[in-house]
Amino acid sequence: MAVLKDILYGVALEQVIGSTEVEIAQIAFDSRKVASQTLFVAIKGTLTDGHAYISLAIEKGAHAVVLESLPEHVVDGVTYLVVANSAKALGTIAANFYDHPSSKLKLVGVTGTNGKTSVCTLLYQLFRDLGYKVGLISTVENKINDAIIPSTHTTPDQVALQFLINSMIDAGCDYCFMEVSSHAVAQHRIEGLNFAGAVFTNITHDHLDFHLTFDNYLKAKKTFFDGLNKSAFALTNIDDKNGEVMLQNTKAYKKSYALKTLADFKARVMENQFSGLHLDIDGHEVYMKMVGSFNAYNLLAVYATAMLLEQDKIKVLTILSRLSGAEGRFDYIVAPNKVVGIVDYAHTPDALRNVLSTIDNIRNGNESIITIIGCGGDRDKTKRPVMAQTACDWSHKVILTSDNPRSENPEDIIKDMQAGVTPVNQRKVLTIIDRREAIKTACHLAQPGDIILLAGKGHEKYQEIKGLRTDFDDKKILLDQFNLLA
Ligand SMILES: CC(=O)N[C@H]1[C@@H](OP(=O)(O)OP(=O)(O)OC[C@H]2O[C@@H](n3ccc(=O)[nH]c3=O)[C@H](O)[C@@H]2O)O[C@H](CO)[C@@H](O)[C@@H]1O[C@H](C)C(=O)N[C@@H](C)C(=O)N[C@H](CCC(=O)O)C(=O)O
Ligand SMILES: Nc1ncnc2c1ncn2[C@@H]1O[C@H](COP(=O)(O)OP(=O)(O)OP(=O)(O)O)[C@@H](O)[C@H]1O
Ligand SMILES: N[C@H](CCC[C@H](N)C(=O)O)C(=O)O
Ligand SMILES: [Mg+2]
Repeated sequence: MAVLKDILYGVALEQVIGSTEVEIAQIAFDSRKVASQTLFVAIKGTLTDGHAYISLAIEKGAHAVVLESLPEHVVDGVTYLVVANSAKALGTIAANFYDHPSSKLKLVGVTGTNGKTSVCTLLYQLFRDLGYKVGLISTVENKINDAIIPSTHTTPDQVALQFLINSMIDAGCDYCFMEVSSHAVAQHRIEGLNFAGAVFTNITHDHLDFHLTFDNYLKAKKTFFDGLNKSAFALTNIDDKNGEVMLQNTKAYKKSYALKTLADFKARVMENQFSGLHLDIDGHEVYMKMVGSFNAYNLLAVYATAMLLEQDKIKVLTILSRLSGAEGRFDYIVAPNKVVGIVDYAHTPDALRNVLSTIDNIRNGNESIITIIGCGGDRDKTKRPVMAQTACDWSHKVILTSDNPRSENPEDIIKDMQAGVTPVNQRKVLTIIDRREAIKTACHLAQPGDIILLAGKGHEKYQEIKGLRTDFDDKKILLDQFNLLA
């Protein structure tokens, strides 16, 4: 419970109608979640406009409303607060309501097209093993120490974020590692958070359905860095051609990491095998359990973050060497007949290329790579042909299938993917709409030693078709098929 005027600190109010002395029990930006004594925040969304639900919110008990434009008729007894940007104001108000929990621990945000979950999960695991109480906010799951809170978004909304971090404070957490998606930055979900540090992994093609241009997508990531304060660190991957851009206008102190160029934190891949990476990090040789040079970047980013958070170098490297990272990222299994299966969350062209080039680099030579791949419905359509082409470029056989078609027709998505299959590559490609059947077929086609890459769904436990989610687990289905091969 709070008094309205106390949670408006830092909000630029353009107009106020009514009293700011009223008690507020909760904040909601969805009319369906309004109860009595609610402050309703009307947000212009991508599908609809929260301003259309103001009367409904008031009927349900909202007695104060944050909005960008006043309705024709105002209701007596209701307070109206006009602001320029309600989503932004919501972040500040939610932070005030929960008394700024992010300032009471060290919050580190990780942004980038790929690697956010991997880096945050490794940081969470590392800091737990170092003996700290830690929170994690990620695509796979949110965690408060060992308790799991299911995740609905990569980065939750303004209110959920403050609530979650506040629960971390109640549980005594010293650190929180969170993913910062570009959607979250553009929609002001991270407004009101106080970051101790920010990490940039990389930026490649994704989400152009939402951001429209690559430049806007880049700007969203940069906005996160621009908003840091001067006591925070800004850590960037300087091997990425846009890594430097992240540091251009930030007040935070600037640090870089790289495998190929000069940087504050350096690593070198000495060996890359299915059994793991042999790295030189900052002059120390370490054998890691994780596979692929993209994971060398992730491990280096984690190491650099731990150094910037003043942890002991040797302890950090020792713990990192035994970590295996997030669920569904290069998850490696071998069938009784020696067919190899890899479940990976690669759902962007760059991630797919990284995973396939890693597999190609470390396979013995004669084995075939069979890739099963689909593209999400209601998501960036321009990545579809590129992903199909990438799969063909690096595989001996490709099965195009479904990956959460959502409201779209699965055949149409596969048709978009087919546009990236050249006439020469057609002979490699099979189309099997049912993902389970696609997995079965790959298992029948594979010879001992062959490698099946099951890409795009990673940890996901569902398939969403026509808006309906049914249980679906790539790894479980693959394991069942492998056992049948025994
Ligand atoms: C495209 C997108 O990002 N949408 C997010 C956005 O919803 P929206 O803008 O579409 O909202 P809307 O449906 O237009 O509604 C506008 C407003 O009216 C309100 N409303 C609506 C209906 C009603 O009856 N009453 C009501 O009050 C809504 O609560 C909202 O405040 O804001 C909502 C609240 O924060 C999010 O739940 C929603 O995420 C949707 C479900 C989603 O799928 N988002 C994905 C794309 C996403 O955010 N992904 C990134 C990760 C991407 C990555 O890097 O891989 C993530 O951070 O998870
Ligand atoms: N540093 C990296 N560079 C490029 N590709 C990577 C990197 N780390 C992981 N990948 C690939 O990208 C996939 C997704 O990785 P991860 O889940 O860590 O990314 P993310 O940024 O959290 O993705 P999302 O935006 O969906 O939350 C992995 O399964 C792997 O194929
Ligand atoms: N965070 C990404 C995840 C994509 C995962 C893939 N399996 C899909 O459903 O497209 C998104 O929501 O676009
Ligand atoms: Mg993620």
